[in-house]
Amino acid sequence: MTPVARLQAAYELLDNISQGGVADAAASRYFRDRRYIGSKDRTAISERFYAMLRRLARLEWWVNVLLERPPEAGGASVRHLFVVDLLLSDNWIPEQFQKNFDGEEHRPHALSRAERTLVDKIVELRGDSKEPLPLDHPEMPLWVRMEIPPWSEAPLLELFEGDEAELAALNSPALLDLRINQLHGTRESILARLQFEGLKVEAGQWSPLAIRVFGRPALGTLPAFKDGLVEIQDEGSQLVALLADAKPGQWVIDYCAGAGGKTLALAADMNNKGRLIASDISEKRLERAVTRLRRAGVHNVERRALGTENAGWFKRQVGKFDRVLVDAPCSGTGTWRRNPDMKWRIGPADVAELTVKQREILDAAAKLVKPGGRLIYATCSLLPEENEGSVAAFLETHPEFTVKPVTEIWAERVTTPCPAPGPYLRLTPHRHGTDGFFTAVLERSASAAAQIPESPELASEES
Ligand SMILES: C[S@@+](CC[C@H](N)C(=O)[O-])C[C@H]1O[C@@H](n2cnc3c(N)ncnc32)[C@H](O)[C@@H]1O
Repeated sequence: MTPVARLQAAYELLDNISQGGVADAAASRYFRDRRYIGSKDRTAISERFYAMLRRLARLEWWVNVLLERPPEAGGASVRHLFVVDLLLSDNWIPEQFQKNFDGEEHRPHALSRAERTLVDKIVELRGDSKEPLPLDHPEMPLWVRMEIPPWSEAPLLELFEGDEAELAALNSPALLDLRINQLHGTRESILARLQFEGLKVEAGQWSPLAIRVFGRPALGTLPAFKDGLVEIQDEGSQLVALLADAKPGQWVIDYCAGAGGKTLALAADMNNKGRLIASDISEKRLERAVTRLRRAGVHNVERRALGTENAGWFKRQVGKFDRVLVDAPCSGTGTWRRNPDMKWRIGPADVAELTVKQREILDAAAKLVKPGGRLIYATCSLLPEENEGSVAAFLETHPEFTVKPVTEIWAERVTTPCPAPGPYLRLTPHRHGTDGFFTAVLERSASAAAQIPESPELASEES
């Protein structure tokens, strides 16, 4: 492909998701429908597409200012963003637009009058300088500069005590982390194997199971990956699973298991011994865990979708589990760096709805915990209302549970220096280099008899 055809493809992808589509899904569909696009072109197009997603608010601000609209009005056309991106990020000059924007196959169509205005105004602002104009402008409000939704600026700034570096980290690309599968070796042996297979890797900083990978290797084709020695899992997610402190022989349920990211880690911690249930409201998501479990050599996992089919089964499990992990549906604030499109699809009303759901799920899942057992609540959100807020609401109505400080479990289970003062764990991309995660461990009193609920399963729609 020519460079301009790649740029046009990235623009088309951005246009595809402008009505609310999801970036990852749109990119997969785009390339599936165009199998003629080779791997180098695919990489270049994806990189450009995701880079544009990371500067969307700033590009929109520029378009509005240049077209003399209110700068924070939103609503800029994707083509306008594309044109301004070429001017600011690639320092394009008018001749390049004339040469490349001609509407021929795989090339952008000619500039409209408004687009020519954008070009002229940027050229005027550049003056005699050959340098590109900086994308950031001192008059941009903080949320625009930081590429976060306006509603999230106040709660995040308060949480991070005004530290803008924390906000900036929410828009920086994430590195690739692997979790070693203890069923197949130690971190040292697996690190050596990965190096032998040509990867640039190093041990992770916090999780004793983590390996950080540099570059963008095709993991799917790597023998170590195919043999189940490693699983792709952010270091923060690994730490959540470790804090669940699942042990061989225990009864453990991963209540919101999804495609089994944490189930796999729990199974390895249990050394395939004991009973491990993966449940979720979505049967489809649970299905996606099957191949991963098989590849990892895990065989103590039972999948149970929440719903009428398993309602009787869940009723019979009340008060039986040593560990109940609730990795709750949430705003995903902590993973915005991975999904730069996600933040623009979520608003305060969604967050409020999610907190209600989190509290309902906690209520239902708590019934499964046996006396002396633990309920582990985790989210990949940074927002206090989804974290401390949901835990406080739960504790108010469940006096039989007390908080077990994560520092205690960490000292025994994780062993690296604990980055949190406790009682909860909050990880952030800036401070810890992980996705943002929150974990609280709640222990049921050993003497409290388990309540018998009318119906322990939840049938609310999935998020
Ligand atoms: C954060 S994701 C889980 C990710 C997964 N634990 C992992 O590590 O890969 C949250 C999950 O909660 C599930 N969920 C949504 N509503 C639920 C409910 N009422 N009960 C149980 N699970 C629910 C969603 O289907 C989703 O898979």
